[in-house]
Amino acid sequence: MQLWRESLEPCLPFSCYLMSVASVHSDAGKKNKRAPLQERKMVDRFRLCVRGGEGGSGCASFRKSRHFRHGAADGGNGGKGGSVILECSAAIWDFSNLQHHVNGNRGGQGYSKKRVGSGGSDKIVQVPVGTVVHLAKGSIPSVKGSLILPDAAAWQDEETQLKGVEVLTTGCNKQFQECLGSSADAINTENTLGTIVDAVESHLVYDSDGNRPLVDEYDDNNMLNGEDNSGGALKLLVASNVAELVSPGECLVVASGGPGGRGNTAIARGCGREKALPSRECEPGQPGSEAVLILELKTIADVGLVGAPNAGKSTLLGAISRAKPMVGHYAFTTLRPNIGKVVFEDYFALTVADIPGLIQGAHEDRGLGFAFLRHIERTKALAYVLDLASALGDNKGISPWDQFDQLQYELEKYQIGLSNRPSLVVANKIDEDGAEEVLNELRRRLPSMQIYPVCAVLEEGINALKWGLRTLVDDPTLHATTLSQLRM
Ligand SMILES: Nc1nc2c(ncn2[C@@H]2O[C@H](COP(=O)(O)OP(=O)(O)OP(=O)(O)O)[C@@H](O)[C@H]2O)c(=O)[nH]1
Repeated sequence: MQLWRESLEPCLPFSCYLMSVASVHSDAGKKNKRAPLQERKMVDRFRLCVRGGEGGSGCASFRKSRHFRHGAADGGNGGKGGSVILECSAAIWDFSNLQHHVNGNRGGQGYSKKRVGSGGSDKIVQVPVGTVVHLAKGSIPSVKGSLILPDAAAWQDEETQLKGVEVLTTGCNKQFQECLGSSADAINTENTLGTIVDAVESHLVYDSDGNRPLVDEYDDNNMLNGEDNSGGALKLLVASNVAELVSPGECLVVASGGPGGRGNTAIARGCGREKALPSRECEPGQPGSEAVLILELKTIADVGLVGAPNAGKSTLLGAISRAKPMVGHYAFTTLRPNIGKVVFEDYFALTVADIPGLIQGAHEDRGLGFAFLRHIERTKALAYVLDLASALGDNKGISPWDQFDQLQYELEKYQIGLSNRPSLVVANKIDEDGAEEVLNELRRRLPSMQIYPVCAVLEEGINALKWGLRTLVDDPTLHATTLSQLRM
């Protein structure tokens, strides 16, 4: 290899030489290779520190002419610093490609002949659809693009800041709006670090269900689980759900650039004595705003698969879509949510989310699944995956109807009303001996539920299930159930 390279190097163009060197290096250092997509961990929580670019300094310059023998001020203002903008993109899957610190670019300085400095370029951070923004530190961000504020540059004037507060409050629930409304003065006059946290802290705010405080205590250690290792073991006070990015193209200005400093022309004009007394002073640019955000991904799938560990959810996802989640004969093979797309012949498509299995007491932090329920919070429908074989023969599991009860209980504990979402039951492992009888019993006990017997491994009953899911998503009212309806 060495000989070949040496003999080729002199006659290869430089770019080819670089490519050959790169390939040699990549072969040697296999550790640096990126893991294939299905093996990579999904990063669904991320701490992001953002800072707007500093404004450029103003310029002090004088133009001498026949009429202004002492020179007239002609220094231009500095340019505005660049902002940091979150952009919602359908091409991004999670936060694994983000950097923890993002700063807007500095504005250019002003020039003579009253020329204004160039504006610093904005930094666009692309985030996945379904990103929820929590504010750990900093001022409330403004909204841009497809939402209400037309122009990010308008951030600077006070009036727009006020609008920004109104816009954002519409995205929050009622109590949070009231809280912000009453604290709006504080937010606008003192647009500094910690303002929003102080504002929210002074009101004990709870969400519309009354059971989850909107100001959460985030333990940084929780965020260090493999994805975020930039901080210490601090307890952060977080203003929850400050904004949500739910459709591609939506933008949110999270840190605005500082205004540029005034040049001596503007300062002299300010005095109203430009000709008489040209100013020799100019101003430095202002720093941009800063914020520490916690980004949380709440996946927006059409259908959520819920089930006990080992019920066969991942196998099922692989059978109905082209997703390739990890499957194992042990509980908790699934450690992170998987998303699959079910495509029909007429190109109708629906997305299905598979989350780690839920066990009894999940709401008391047992198992893994409870932490991931936020990924099915926004699904239109649920599919309960029940294991028909879990209590058969020597298996020491629980019966499918008890699995169903447990799942509903845990869902209700997570969010009141979640278990009433349009749903169907997938009775998996119908291939096992004795599963038919269990299925009949299940049908008897859950008469109002649509039950689809399938064998996920052999892909039997999959087509009927796919159409069942489609009907559910197309017209959810068909199969909406309540807990009272379910019980015999
Ligand atoms: N006999 C039979 N076994 C199945 C079927 N579907 C899945 N399994 C097996 O059940 C075991 C668990 O399957 P998974 O798809 O990993 O189950 P899961 O619900 O995703 O499990 P967690 O990751 O723990 O949540 C694997 O050994 C599968 O081969 C089925 O239809 N019939």
